[in-house]
Amino acid sequence: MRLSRYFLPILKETPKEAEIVSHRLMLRAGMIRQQSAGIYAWLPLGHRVLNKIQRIVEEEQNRSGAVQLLMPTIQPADLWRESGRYDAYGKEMLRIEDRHEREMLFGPTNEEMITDIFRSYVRSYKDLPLNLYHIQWKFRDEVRPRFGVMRGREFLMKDAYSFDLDKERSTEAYRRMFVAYLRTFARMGLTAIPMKADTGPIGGDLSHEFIVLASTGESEVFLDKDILDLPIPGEDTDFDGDLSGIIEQWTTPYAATDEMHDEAAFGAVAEDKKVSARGIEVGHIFHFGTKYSEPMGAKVMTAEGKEVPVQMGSYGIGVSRLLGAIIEACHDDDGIIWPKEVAPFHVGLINMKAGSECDEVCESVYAELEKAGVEVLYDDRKTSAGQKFASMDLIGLPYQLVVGPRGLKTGEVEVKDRATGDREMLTPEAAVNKLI
Ligand SMILES: Nc1ncnc2c1ncn2[C@@H]1O[C@H](COS(=O)(=O)NC(=O)[C@@H](N)CS)[C@@H](O)[C@H]1O
Repeated sequence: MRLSRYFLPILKETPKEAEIVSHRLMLRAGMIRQQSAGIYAWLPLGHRVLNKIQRIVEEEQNRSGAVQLLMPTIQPADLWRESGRYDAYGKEMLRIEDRHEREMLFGPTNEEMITDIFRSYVRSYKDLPLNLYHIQWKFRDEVRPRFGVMRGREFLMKDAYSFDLDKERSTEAYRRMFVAYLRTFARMGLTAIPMKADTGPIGGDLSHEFIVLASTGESEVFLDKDILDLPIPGEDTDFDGDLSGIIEQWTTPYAATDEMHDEAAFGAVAEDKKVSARGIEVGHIFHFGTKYSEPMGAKVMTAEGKEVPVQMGSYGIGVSRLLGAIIEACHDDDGIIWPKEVAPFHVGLINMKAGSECDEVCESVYAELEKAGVEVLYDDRKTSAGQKFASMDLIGLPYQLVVGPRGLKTGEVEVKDRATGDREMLTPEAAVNKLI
């Protein structure tokens, strides 16, 4: 992509309303623009990252056996009356009336709607287990939206819903999602710790939050340091097999949010292993049995000919929140440092002197890299080299390939690794080969 033909409204100064670094950097790097409180336009650079995060989430949901669909954002109030949540949900729910004065709402979550879809088609235990998920915009009228996309009013969520015949099988569905979450966040370059959590308005009796440690996190957490060194389940994990060992491994070391913290149990952790920190909740999974299937009549016929309400769970990931969480975990004083898997582009190509002999080398390197499928953002603007370096460091692409008159005197260009700061002088060919 040539920067001269892109749309990247980088801000020079730090917006005063931004209180945390991820909010500041997303605004300055031209990734989002607030359209109203807690509601953002996703500008091209931010949208590219959002799509990459979404793809990783989809890949790991699919690997675990979940099936993707897409439900609407606008829901009929009647569905929420069936579950009894319409009034209970409170002021966070954006209630709408259509032209026929029908009561609607902008969905804050989809337990009722997915249960309605399920009950319309599934009648037999033979159709189970089933896990249906979508990635869809939600609206929650937060009384105090803040920290940019971290606590928005309109936000993108992956929400999955599992349907099983009995508690034991529903627990297996819960374990599949637990393992899928471990893989998902690790692939984004994050360390997200599963912690026993409160069930809140979603309900149920079993819940874990996945927390990314960050000093600006809203959650206060307590954990045994050993949990930070556990291995992430591999690509070859058998999701149809027994995952209880992995769950056991990840739920043995102490880890709890402040709502669930047990000072006595934490006392048993060796002093040098105790960590109390702040964290960002990037995912939250729940088992809530028949809380929705009972009142909404989502039942299946068992092998013995008995009708039973299905056992359910729901599993959320804050897809748009993850951009903020990743930046909180991956930045320095010069800007963002994107993990390779979610970076908007792989290489930032900097032409230090547009209109000089640098142009020709840039064009050939750009063509080579693009042909090899490397995503390049080529800063071909007629601005100063200093501005180009500052912008490239701010937007945080993993590599910079710098073409300058001095380097070209010895037939060399410079490759910089944004994360380590390492610089290397190479011939253009060697630089291209290094970056493919
Ligand atoms: N206001 C918000 N802004 C951005 N992300 C949010 C917001 N509220 C929740 N999230 C993200 O969405 C995830 C799931 O939200 S939740 O309320 O915990 N769970 C549910 O809604 C369940 N229906 C899971 S399917 C959270 O872990 C968090 O990462």
